[in-house]
Amino acid sequence: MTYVPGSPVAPPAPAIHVTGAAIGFGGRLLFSGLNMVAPGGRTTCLLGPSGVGKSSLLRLIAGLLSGSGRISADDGQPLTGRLAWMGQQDLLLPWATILDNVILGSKLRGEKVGLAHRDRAMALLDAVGLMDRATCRPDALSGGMRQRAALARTLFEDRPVVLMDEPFSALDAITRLDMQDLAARLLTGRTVIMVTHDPLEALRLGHEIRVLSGSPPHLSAPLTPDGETPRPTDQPGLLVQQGKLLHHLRQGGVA
Ligand SMILES: Nc1ncnc2c1ncn2[C@@H]1O[C@H](COP(=O)(O)OP(=O)(O)OP(=O)(O)O)[C@@H](O)[C@H]1O
Repeated sequence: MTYVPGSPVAPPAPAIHVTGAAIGFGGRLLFSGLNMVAPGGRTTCLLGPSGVGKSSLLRLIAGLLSGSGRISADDGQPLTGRLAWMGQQDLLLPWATILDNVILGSKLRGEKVGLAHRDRAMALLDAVGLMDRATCRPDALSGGMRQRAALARTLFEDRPVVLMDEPFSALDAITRLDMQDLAARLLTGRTVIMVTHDPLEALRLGHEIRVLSGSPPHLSAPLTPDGETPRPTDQPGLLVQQGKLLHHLRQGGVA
C-alpha cells in the first residue's frame, strides 16, 4: 500500500487513561495520585515549570520509567507496540545515515526493509525538508535538522499513539512553526501527548492543554482552545490565551 502522509489512522486511536500515577526517585516522591485522560485521536499538550515532572510522567506512560498507578487504553487493548516516542534527545545513531536512522525501528524489529520502506522514509524526509540530507550522517546536520530527522523517524513508526517530549525545542522560530504545521497534519487522528515549554506551541497544536504544577505537582483541568489545529498564529484570541497561560504558569497553575 502506498504511504500517504497525513492519512487517517485506522482503527481509531485510543484514549489514554492515567490513573493514580506516582513516581519517586531515590526515596523522594515526585508526584502521586495523578489522574489524566488524553482523548483518543486528539493532541494533549502538557506544560509546566522545569523540573515539575512532565518528562517523567510521559516516560511513565511510555513504559520507560517504573512507577505505580495504571496506564491503560480505553479500547481495552495493551499499549505495547502501539506507541511511538520522540524524546528531548534525538538519539540518532551516529554511524548510520539519516535515511537508515528513519528506518531504524523497522530494522530493529527484524522487518524486511525494501523499496516501500525507503520510499516512505524519503517522503517523510522530503516533508521535513531533509531529502537532500538522506545520505548524510547525523554529525553533518545542525541541531534543528537532527530534530527534524527524529520527527521523520517518529512519523515513520506510524503508531496510533505518539508521545513527544519537547520535539521542536531546537528549531528556529519559522522552522518550528513549519514543523508544528507538519506534525499537526501528519499526526491527525492519532492520540498525541506532547510536552512543551512553549505556550504558543501548545495553543497551536493542543486540542487540550494541561498544566502540571504546584507542590506536590497536580494537573490543571484541561484548557480547550477554539478552532482546528494547527491554529494560525494570528487567530483572534490566541495572543490573549497565550497571555493567560503565561500568567497561570507564573502563578504555578491554571485556575
Ligand atoms: N532518572 C532520574 N533519577 C533521579 N531523579 C530524576 C530522574 N529523572 C528525573 N529526575 C528528577 O525528577 C524531577 C522531574 O524531572 P523531569 O525531567 O520529569 O521534569 P520536567 O518537568 O520534564 O523538567 P524539564 O521541563 O526541565 O525537562 C527533577 O527533579 C529531576 O531531577
